[in-house]
Amino acid sequence: MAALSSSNHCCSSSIAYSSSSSIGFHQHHNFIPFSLISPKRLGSNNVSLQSKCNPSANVILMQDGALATKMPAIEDEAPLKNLKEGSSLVTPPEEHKKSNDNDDKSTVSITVVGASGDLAKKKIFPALFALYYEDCLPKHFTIFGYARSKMTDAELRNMVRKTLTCRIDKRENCGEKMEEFLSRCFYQSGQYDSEENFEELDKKLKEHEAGRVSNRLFYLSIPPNIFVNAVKCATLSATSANGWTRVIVEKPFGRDSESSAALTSALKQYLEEDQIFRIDHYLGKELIENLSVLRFSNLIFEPLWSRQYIRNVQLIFSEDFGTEGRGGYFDHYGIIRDIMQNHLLQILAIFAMETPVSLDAEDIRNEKVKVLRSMMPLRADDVVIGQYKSHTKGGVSYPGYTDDKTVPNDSLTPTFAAAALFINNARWDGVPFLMKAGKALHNRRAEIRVQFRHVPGNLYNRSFGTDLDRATNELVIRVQPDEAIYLKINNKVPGLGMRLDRSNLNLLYKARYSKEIPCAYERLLLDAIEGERRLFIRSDELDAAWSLFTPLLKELDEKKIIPEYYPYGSRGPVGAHYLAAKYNVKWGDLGVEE
Ligand SMILES: NC(=O)C1=CN([C@@H]2O[C@H](COP(=O)(O)OP(=O)(O)OC[C@H]3O[C@@H](n4cnc5c(N)ncnc54)[C@H](OP(=O)(O)O)[C@@H]3O)[C@@H](O)[C@H]2O)C=CC1
Ligand SMILES: O=C1O[C@H](COP(=O)(O)O)[C@@H](O)[C@H](O)[C@H]1O
Repeated sequence: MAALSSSNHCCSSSIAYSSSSSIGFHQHHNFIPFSLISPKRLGSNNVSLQSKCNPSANVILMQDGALATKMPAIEDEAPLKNLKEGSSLVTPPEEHKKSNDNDDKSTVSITVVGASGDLAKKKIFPALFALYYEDCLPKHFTIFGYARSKMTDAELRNMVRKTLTCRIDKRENCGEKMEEFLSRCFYQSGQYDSEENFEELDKKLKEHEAGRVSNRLFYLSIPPNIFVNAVKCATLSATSANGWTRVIVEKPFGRDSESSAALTSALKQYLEEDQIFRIDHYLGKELIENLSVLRFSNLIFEPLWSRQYIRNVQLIFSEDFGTEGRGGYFDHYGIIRDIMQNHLLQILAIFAMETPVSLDAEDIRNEKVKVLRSMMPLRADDVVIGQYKSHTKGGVSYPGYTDDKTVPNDSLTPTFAAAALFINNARWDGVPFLMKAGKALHNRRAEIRVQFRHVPGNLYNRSFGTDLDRATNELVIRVQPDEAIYLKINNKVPGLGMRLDRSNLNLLYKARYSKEIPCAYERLLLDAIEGERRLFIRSDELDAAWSLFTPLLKELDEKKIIPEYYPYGSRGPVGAHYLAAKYNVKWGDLGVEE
């Protein structure tokens, strides 16, 4: 039976959205196209899916929530020319026919390697179901679970069924959709280093492909030490004979520059770079996708996006739970590798990059690499590390990090870190980019805070008192929870006097948009199926990212630096404030909850 949930978070939960939701192909709405997608985006290798499924394939501009229609790719220029203002832009019938023909001739098989594991259950199967539910998967698709555990197809389906939820507004056919989806899920048990076992998988895949063009996506949802074996066997024994073969690789991509380079070169023995989809699920989050839109499609932001107006940028990640259940993995990596070197650094790169030549994956990734290569490696002086310790509050006792049975008692692994990074280029010279990431803190949050400079010669200085910091503007992009973008401004308090206060211009997503926000994994899986690489990490990006962190990580390990201990559920070590103060910065997340 369908599980129902009222959260607007994705994959394993869902939200009610009103039947008047405006997303779709409503022919009566106006449209304003504002960008053309590179023709490469819809290369012949790609599976043609309905445009509603992949926003990156169809840049559209909605105004007042009422506009939504397909932005044609360059291939579709002819229909674009014929459009009059106010008319609707829909795929012409012959285009539909073309894609239907393609749909009939090809098939996509998605193999979740490590299907019995935590990530597969928590994120991958629910995301695949959500895509199916939204009619975003190709007509002919098959999902295979692959792992060592012994399971029948029926057992896999039972396991997956428990993880699926339904959209509340469509629940009347949810159970049906779920069963349809499950009927296309199969299981193959096998070792990760057995070519024979992958050959058995290959045989079964072929049966399902039934002579159609075979496109195969392997999602490596397994521990990193077996990535290469699995890739070797999958490519040698179960690669597609006449279509594409792609592999999604989960992080961690190594522990430092050397191990990451070794992983890349091992993978490249079996795969071309463009077959490797290195996933960083933060890049699939809605607000991170929106970051470039905010910057590059609004005149008011991009001119301010530099050292001239921005005083500092803060990238903040916090979780209100510890390493529960993942201590074994975590202790080998720590928070810097788990969150900063990938999720936060990726956000930084998108935030700080120059305008790309186009929205094409390579153009965007080129700009990201340039930013990363313009940065100075992190210095130990610019980092504070912490580890949570047990704490009792309201009679409830919360465990310390080393209380986890899978963590050594004397572990020095940081569960918290704060760092100051700098970009050595004309745009960002001298601007501190502060990062803060921690587990077992007082809340769960991910946000970007942009603190602007003071207004020079401000006429209203008197109203602010001596603390000018209180009067500076701050733009907050709250990635989660309660996705929002808000700008703190100074405003006159209504009345006869002249009193100013700080107010928010607030775009709270749940108030503005009724449509459920898709899970990052949905977007990324769909992109991988479509061959869209924009949100995946290229190997040179990865090298550049590791170069920034490797010297510091080595120093922390070699010198056995002791972390500052902080109580479970607190705001983290005080050292983070000293670090910020060194650059004349105050963390923006210290005030009242916004
Ligand atoms: N879980 C999460 O929230 C996140 C996970 N990741 C990454 O995703 C990948 C999968 O994570 P997760 O699902 O948590 O991993 P799991 O530890 O749950 O492992 C997945 C599956 O791999 C098999 N497996 C586990 N350990 C070994 C081993 N030592 N040797 C061979 N096979 C093993 C098991 O299947 P079987 O025994 O049936 O073969 C297991 O069900 C990892 O790379 C992880 O770093 C990334 C972000 C978040
Ligand atoms: O990659 C990881 O991310 C999760 C946090 O992801 P979110 O989407 O729930 O914010 C984190 O808990 C985990 O340690 C890390 O490996």
